[in-house]
Amino acid sequence: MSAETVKPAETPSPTADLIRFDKVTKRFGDNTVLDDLCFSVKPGKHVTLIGPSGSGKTTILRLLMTLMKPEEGTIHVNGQQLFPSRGEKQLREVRKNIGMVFQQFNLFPNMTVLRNITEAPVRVLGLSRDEADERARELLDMVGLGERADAKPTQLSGGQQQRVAIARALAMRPQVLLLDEVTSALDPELVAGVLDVLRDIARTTDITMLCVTHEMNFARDISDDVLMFDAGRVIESGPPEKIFGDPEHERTREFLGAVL
Ligand SMILES: Nc1ncnc2c1ncn2[C@@H]1O[C@H](COP(=O)(O)OP(=O)(O)OP(=O)(O)O)[C@@H](O)[C@H]1O
Repeated sequence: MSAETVKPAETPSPTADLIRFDKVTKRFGDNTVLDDLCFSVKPGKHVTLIGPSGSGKTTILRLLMTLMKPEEGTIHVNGQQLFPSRGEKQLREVRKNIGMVFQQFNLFPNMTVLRNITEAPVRVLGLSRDEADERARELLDMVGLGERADAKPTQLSGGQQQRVAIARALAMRPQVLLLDEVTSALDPELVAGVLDVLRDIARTTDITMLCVTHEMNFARDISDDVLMFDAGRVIESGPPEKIFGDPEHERTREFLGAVL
């Protein structure tokens, strides 16, 4: 098999890992940001990464988006090897399964809301314009913006723009949704609307979520598992009631004491 051959995506069984990090190390110069990191996420689960600033949480999401690569270790998504890379073609196939919403919404300012959402499904997935429009309108209803399909992003509030960005990520029908501090750039009064939309998505879809957030109540509400990071390692993990209610590790208690 050539390095460029794409292995068929395996439909994950409920017991298989959808995301798997094995002994992953990521360094920037002599700064070791992820240190022999191992963790996995099962299909359909909602997992939240918490921990102090600089502990490597965003780096994990950026690795999954193939925006950077690790120095050591292996990363698998849906049974396909992402790193060490098996070639551009396989990376592209794996990336199609992954949607990400960033702190900044990054919408195209000259396109309508509808067009922002349909652009990638038409270009990357080859959907017809009608199919893509229909899917986009369903998603706009889901994020509470059914009436704003023809607006331009600048006519919307930051919270509304972020909800469009969520709809845009979902329009690719990814198996995994990565959320990187999606409310951090919003005015405080707009945060709740975005988090409510994400709570709905967590409750009503079977999408797998990997979420970096400083919103601890939100993490408590949506998470099946919470992973506490410190210095590039998971120092403690478990269901939210355990991590927030009865943490074992001193560093976790200190961190939660500072943010709650
Ligand atoms: N492209 C880069 N070049 C050099 N250093 C980087 C780069 N990206 C991240 N880092 C460093 O890696 C470390 C981990 O950053 P990361 O953004 O993953 O942390 P984080 O846990 O998400 O923090 P925060 O909660 O503040 O967002 C930091 O020390 C950061 O300065």
